[in-house]
Amino acid sequence: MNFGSDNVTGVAPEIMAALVAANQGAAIPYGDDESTHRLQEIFSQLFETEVVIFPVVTGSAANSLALSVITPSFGAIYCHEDAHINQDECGAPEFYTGGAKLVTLKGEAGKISATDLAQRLATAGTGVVHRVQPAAVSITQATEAGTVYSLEEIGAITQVTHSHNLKLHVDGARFANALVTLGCTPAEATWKAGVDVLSFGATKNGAMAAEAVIFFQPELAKTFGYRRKRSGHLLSKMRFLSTQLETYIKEDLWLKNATHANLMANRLATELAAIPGLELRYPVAANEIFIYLPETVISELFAEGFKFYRWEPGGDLSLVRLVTAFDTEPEAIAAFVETVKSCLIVS
Ligand SMILES: Cc1ncc(COP(=O)(O)O)c(C=O)c1O
Ligand SMILES: C[C@@H](O)[C@H](N)C(=O)O
Repeated sequence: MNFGSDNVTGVAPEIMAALVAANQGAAIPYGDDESTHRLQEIFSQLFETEVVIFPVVTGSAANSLALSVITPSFGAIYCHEDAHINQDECGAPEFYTGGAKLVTLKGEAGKISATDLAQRLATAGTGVVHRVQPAAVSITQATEAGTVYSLEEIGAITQVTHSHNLKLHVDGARFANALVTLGCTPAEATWKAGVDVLSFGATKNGAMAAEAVIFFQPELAKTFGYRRKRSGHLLSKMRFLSTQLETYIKEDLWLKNATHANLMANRLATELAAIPGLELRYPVAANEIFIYLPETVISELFAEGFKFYRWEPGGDLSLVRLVTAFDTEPEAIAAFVETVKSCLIVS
């Protein structure tokens, strides 16, 4: 069983079936197909406001292109030091903004705080020609630590962001997992909390390769079509992207998938944390677990065929990341826990 990432999964059968069904006959290319046109209405209804949605193929593209709309080349983007846009996108945000600077903040459990953001902005050098100019804030929901911002935390961050005339971007590669945990509506988790633009993830939660940028203020979206085209993310056969997103939302498939992934993570974390000597690094709020495991246990798990990442290699203990997904089976959770227990009893 592969707990390395939710990127390792196949495609949800409902989405694969929809792709086969969409593969009939011709369709107008470059987003003028019927499925892509339906997305605007579907997602405006889902978010209870008029949104402008642009399908793209990867989360990195969604993030860096969204940031390019809200950040000038001389701008500063404030984010957590462990943010995916800072650690794992190979400079794409800096590239697509034309050179903007990521200004990182520390924060417990993968989250930045409104207080720290306000303090950093107070000395940011707004109007000083020698300094990059504050332009955007980016948070990840659910975070790279597997935690989730509460609505109050988001509201506090947006209050600071907007009081400084900045825009707030949310990296929602795992937005569905966070939404299930929050138990609120998509509107409450985004624009009603002050979010300006959302990278809406679907790939990790059942899509083949489908993400989207969602603007909650249509005027912000004016240049995005050109930016998307020149980045190579305007698919000629866009119907095969839009069909995935349509199906992902249809009959709450996205929430069912995320609910299962989160349930499996919670079960795995609870059972591992109950084993004497094992300790979680962060509270598990979505579908990612960060836990310290003895090297002897890690070796045995690898030998038994389990796959996952060492997140911070240590001495006798290493921090590992375990990620569950829509297709994680309870039997795999049980087998992982039994292997850990049997190894610890022996050693
Ligand atoms: C938090 C987060 N944001 C963005 C991405 C980027 O997605 P992609 O790999 O599709 O570029 C990932 C990838 O797993 C991620 O974990
Ligand atoms: C790059 C890697 O971290 C990926 N974003 C994941 O979560 O699996």
